[in-house]
Amino acid sequence: MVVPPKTPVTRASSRNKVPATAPAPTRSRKAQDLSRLPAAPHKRQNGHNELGNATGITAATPLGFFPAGLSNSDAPDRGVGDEDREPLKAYLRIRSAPENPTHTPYLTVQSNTTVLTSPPLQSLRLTRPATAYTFNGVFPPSTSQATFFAHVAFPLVQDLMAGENGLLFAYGVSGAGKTWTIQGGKGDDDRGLVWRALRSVMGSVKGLQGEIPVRIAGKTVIPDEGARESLGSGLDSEDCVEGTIKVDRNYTYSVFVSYAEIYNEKVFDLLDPSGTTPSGKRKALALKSDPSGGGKYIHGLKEVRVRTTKEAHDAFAMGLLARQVSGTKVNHHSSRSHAIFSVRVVRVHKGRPTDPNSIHNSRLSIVDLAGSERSKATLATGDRLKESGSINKSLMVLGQCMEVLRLNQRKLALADSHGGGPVKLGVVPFRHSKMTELFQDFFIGEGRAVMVVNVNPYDGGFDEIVNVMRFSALASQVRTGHSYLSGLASLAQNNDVPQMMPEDTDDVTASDDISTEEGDEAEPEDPLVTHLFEQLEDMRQKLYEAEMRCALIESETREEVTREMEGRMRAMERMFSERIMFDAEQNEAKIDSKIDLVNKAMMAARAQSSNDPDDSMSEVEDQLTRLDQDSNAFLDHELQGCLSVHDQVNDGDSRSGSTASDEDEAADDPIDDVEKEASEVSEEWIPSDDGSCASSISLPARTKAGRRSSAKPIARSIVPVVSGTAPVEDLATVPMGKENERPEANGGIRLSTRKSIHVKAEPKDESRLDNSALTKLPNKPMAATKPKAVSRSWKKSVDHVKLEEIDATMVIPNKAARETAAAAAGAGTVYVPGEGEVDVSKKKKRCSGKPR
Ligand SMILES: Nc1ncnc2c1ncn2[C@@H]1O[C@H](COP(=O)(O)OP(=O)(O)OP(=O)(O)O)[C@@H](O)[C@H]1O
Repeated sequence: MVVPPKTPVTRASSRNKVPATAPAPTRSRKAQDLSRLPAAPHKRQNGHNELGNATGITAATPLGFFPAGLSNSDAPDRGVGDEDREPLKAYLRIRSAPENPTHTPYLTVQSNTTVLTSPPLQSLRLTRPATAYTFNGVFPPSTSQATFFAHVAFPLVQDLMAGENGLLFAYGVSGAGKTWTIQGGKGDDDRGLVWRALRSVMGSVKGLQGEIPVRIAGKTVIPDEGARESLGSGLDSEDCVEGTIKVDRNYTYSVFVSYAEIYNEKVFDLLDPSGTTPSGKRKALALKSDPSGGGKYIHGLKEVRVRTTKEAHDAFAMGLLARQVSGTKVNHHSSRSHAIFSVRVVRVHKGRPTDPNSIHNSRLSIVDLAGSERSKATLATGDRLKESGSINKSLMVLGQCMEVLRLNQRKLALADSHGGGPVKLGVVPFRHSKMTELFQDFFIGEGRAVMVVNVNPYDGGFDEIVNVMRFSALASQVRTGHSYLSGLASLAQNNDVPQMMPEDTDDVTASDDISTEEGDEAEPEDPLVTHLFEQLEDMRQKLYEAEMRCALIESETREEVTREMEGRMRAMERMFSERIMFDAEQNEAKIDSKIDLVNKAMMAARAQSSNDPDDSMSEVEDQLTRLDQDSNAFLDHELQGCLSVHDQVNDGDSRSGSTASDEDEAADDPIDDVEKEASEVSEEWIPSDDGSCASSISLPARTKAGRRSSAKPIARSIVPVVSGTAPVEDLATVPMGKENERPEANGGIRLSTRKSIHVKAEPKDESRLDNSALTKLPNKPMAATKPKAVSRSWKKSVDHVKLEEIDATMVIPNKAARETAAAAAGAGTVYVPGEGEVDVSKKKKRCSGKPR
């Protein structure tokens, strides 16, 4: 593929910076440093899409350090500021599935720019809906390395050849595929971005390489020929033309590569195996500031001049050997450092080799960030834990920088839209980590930055992936700018670019093709200041490590508490559903037993009425009382509120019964809802099959309990009341269902489908029957009976039978008791039940003072 180079443009931003850690004063716009420059409108280039950021984001980002409330609406106003700025580009690459995936993927590709995250069941985010995240490009697992390079990295290589700085970094949790993306595999098809970028660069300058009459200030560069030979055997045979860029042939080109790593917040040169201390430890390099106001550079980092693709690949391979890699639980080859591979291209106009303006310099850095990781998941201890802490810290600082940059840009955009004026901007904490310190130039607009977000949807850490998504949403709102280097004259203040040597200097060509020179003379150091700075850095590092530990502990505690709460909620849910089931079963059993009770009562009433009208009532009373007692004893055991006691008052004049007690009890007894709902109670006498005047029953057409479950209506207790002169009548309130609608099932008593019912036994003396006895029984107020008290009195054991005199009213619950009462006391006595018998003392109370 051949793409014409871009026309370089003048750098748009100034370099009058203040230290990033300086306090943030309120100042006028002109005095603000680059990190506080306004956001710029988005500029489409190379066919890249406009960036749409993640939507629906409401919570914190990695390790909980990013702010809430980030959404599309928070994006800076894109209509303000420098035309050359555009949001950082974010590309999502999804790792392929493992052979035996243990998790269902929770990431769905919706389009080539959008993915949907659906939380797995075990996630803490149970209540969180699926969230859509938008990227500049989404690359599914099937994406080949070549395709990925062509879409993501090749535009940066084009920029590089055109003289623009670029930064590409891969971000993601451990094991997500960052190293695979940057470095790739062994086969040619599996080669990663660095290999392909080098091949493209070297292919582009093939035949156009020349000598450069410059030295690189501030850098130690280039091993001699022997050292280059020691870089290793060739991994790639010949220069490849694939991805070659058409460059301006009026220039000669020189390509340099460097490879550094930031390990435990220390910078090491991966291309300098000899860089060791006397104790045998690797020598850490310092970051130094450009005295003329530029960014930071790695002091002492070697830049190796490479002339062929093979040499370039060899240099990269040699660096890989020196990189810190260890096995963790989630990745057997986990990168424990941030690796920065840089390609520098210097071009000199053939016709004006000594003209400073004819020399251009640009750099592309490709960074394989170490993966954020949970110590729990990686099971890291000792050194690994320390590495993990420092990795997470630097990623945390990266996120903080992105956030402050975004806010600053937003504030400035807002201020601009309101006509300018002083703006108080936040301090970007670049210096809190080596990585952000080194790349602050890119984040403040000194080059295009591209972020590759790697995810492994088959990993168990859904929450980590969501955090990565949030980070990318945040980072992609930061605007970065172009940094075309038009010539050395305009870059005199940039210590990071080649400097012209005096014309008479032999050093220009002292070496075969590359000079090696330290360039730090311009930066004299005060040992005390250096020491203080080191101490300051040390303390800062400790502070942030402590903060990070706190944050980790906090997030773990939150996680634990949430998990515990969820567990409790589930247990409660289970308990309640079991209880509901149990209640339903109990209700059903209760209803069944009541129905049986009523049926038996009906049968007994019929049988007795045909033989001995006098005794029939007593027998019915006995049976019903016994059955009712058994039934209620059972129910009372399980459901305290389900005890039902029906009261009945037989007034000689009015002959009215009451169902008030039933309705009162309904407040405690769920089954009594049936009767409670039965607001209208009617009675009517319906002749039974044998022609006698049988019980009058009106049924609930369809009761609430019946609707709730398959519960059947229940038969309530039957309590006979004998007034001094009144005939004995048995009344039973019986809410019934369809089962009782068949007369034959109820001892020949026809049951209507009306609401609640009252069963009335055949009166001893029909002549005494009057219509008033058939009228609806009046309801009694709640105060008349207290279900709990009744329940307790119901259970109370009584060890003797006692008759007491009351006002001419005798309450006799069964035949035997009645006989005893008649023999012993006569009228006006009260029967007190023995153990296991029905307590009718409350009826005594009601009857007392109410002579009938
Ligand atoms: N797209 C892919 N195709 C095939 N294999 C892949 C792909 N992505 C990742 N892998 C494999 O997954 C494993 C882990 O990937 P890799 O080492 O790149 O993860 P990482 O994100 O760099 O992790 P860490 O941050 O711990 O270094 C490696 O064995 C790698 O070969």
